[in-house]
Amino acid sequence: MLSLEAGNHVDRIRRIVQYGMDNPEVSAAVTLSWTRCINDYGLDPESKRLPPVLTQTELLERRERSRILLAEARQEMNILYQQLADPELAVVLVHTDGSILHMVAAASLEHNLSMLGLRPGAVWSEEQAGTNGMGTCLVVAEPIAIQQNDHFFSSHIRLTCSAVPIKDQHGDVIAVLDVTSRSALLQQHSLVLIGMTARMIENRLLDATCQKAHAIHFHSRPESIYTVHEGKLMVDGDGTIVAANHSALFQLGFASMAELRASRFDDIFQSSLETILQRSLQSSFHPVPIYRAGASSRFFAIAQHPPMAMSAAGPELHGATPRGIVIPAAAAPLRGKAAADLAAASELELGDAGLREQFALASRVIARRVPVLLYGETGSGKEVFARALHDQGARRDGPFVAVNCASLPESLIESELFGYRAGAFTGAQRQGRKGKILQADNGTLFLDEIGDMPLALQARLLRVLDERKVTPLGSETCISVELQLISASHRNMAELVRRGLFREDLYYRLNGVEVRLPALRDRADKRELIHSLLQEEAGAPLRLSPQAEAILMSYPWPGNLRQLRHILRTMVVLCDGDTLGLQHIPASLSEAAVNAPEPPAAVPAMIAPPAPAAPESLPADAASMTMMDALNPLQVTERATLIQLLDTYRWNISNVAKALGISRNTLYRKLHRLCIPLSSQSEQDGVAAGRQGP
Ligand SMILES: Nc1ncnc2c1ncn2[C@@H]1O[C@H](COP(=O)(O)OP(=O)(O)OP(=O)(O)O)[C@@H](O)[C@H]1O
Repeated sequence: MLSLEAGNHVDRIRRIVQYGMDNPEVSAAVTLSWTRCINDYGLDPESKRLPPVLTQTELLERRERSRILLAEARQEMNILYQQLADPELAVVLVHTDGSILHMVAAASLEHNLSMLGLRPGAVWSEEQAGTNGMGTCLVVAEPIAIQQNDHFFSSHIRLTCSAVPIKDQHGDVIAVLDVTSRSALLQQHSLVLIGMTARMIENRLLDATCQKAHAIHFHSRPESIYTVHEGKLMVDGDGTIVAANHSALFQLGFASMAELRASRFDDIFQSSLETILQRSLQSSFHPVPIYRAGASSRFFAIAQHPPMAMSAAGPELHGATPRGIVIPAAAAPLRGKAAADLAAASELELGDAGLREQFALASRVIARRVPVLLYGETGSGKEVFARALHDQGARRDGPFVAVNCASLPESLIESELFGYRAGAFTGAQRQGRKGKILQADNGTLFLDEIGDMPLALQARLLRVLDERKVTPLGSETCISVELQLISASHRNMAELVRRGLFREDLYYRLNGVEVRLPALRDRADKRELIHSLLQEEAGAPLRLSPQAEAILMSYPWPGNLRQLRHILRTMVVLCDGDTLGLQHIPASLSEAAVNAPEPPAAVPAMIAPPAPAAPESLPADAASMTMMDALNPLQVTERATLIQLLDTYRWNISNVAKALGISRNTLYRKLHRLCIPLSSQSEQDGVAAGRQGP
């Protein structure tokens, strides 16, 4: 016996199918689907049934056939799940026969979803399950949203689905990516996000399936390269187009994939494949302009050799999915928090959406051996971020070697980086020394504070990067080296180049892609970070009183995550009970938090924050003001917050260094770089030039 609601639903379907398609309540796509269900598949809307489920062997067999698809889709599905941030939904990957291959959902929802027939192996083809997002998308081969009452069977009318087809390089549908929610509020923008994820998966599949082809990434705007909007052509050594993505088709104005594939690279562009490969190498894989043949339209492009050819140099693809990034624990389907952990490599907290995007972008380009340049204030986690990239890259079994160019005396950087032969100079170790570059062979070299690299050594470093060979000091022998380079700076590198302090060619060589890490005060996940670091430091559940939390939330954190960790560590030591309160917060911190100006509004990570007005009391020293003009907005913000901290500690350098968790020397260097002058008197008594402690 049907409930009243179900009965009405059944009547409505029968009425609309019987009396024609022109019903404003229901879209044409849904009416057509209902008609197919009744007329073609002989389904009865009155029957109550769950979709059939494949046996375990059948499911394993489908998964095996879709192995590459699954490997490429899992991580993108996890990212999508986190972006949608709704515990009521499931992200689902569906085979062309309608069976669910993989699902990401909160563990707590799993049972309820299963009761509705949503589980791996369940067959949601339109023929089996009536009108629904997954099955109907497979039939229409277009993005579709199926809202609650649009479903054919009344058992599904609590669900809302948005589904997008995933196509191969021939334009054929090979799977459907679907988001199904128990809430009616699946937003319109979800369909856009799902579409972008599907494009991402298609791009990854191109890489994975065209291992022997050259990849040409292009777009009319250089910043769109390596994003979901890029055009991508896979080209054989002789210039034949092997495959392309939809953006390429659209940007180049081809009507079909077949038409595009019938063309050759030099029919499409004014340059030959060889020329564009050469120019990409010369520009250190920075986008170069390229013109459409027979037209004046200009694009920017990066051309790359096939990874199969590159892998001859070393075990490039060991442990990694072809061309793509390594997907940890990809064999075991993960859900909920575990799924979120999967994308959050090692200790990296990726609760901030901007940061998460940056991490995904950097992971992608690192898989292509493109160098990454990180920007971020002190303690914002540049090294932690670099390590996380290494840990999930193809070289994760190799070493991660970090060098801080600012903390090494200039005279030592050369031997530290390049190493030396036995007896190369007085004082050298007898057996010689392997430099950091060679130590990083087959792994990652992280060059922190790269802006402090002396000019003379910049030329040597550039040679190493170009030739992939190192000659240790005092030696005549070149040693080959293969490494991924990540560098970091909190200084404006472009400005250093403009002022002649950094080589332009090296800058472009390092800056394959630029990633800006947000300051702690701008992070959207600041509250969660405070709590997760607190639990880490305490090692056991420890509560934070609302007042203490309010102080920690409003403090500007000039020393970022490092400073936060140090302060929390101190608070944990001071606390005897099970709640951290105001009494455990250092007084200086509470005062600074109370007096803190409105922090600058959070900005997307790639956009530098607007420079806040300098506090009235900033040093008015004329020379430093001129130098201040050279500071970038990030540094201006850092400068203002550092001055605030100095105020809090009455300009006592030792105390400020301690609060930031850095050495006095590092702090002095930082003050110098940020044009915060200290007189010799102030160095003795901790008072800045022209300023008095309160
Ligand atoms: N994502 C994170 N999650 C938790 N803690 C973090 C994270 N990132 C950084 N930290 C903490 O902050 C400290 C400083 O991080 P890291 O050394 O990566 O910063 P940095 O930006 O490289 O600093 P600097 O510019 O001074 O070299 C780490 O030792 C760690 O305690």
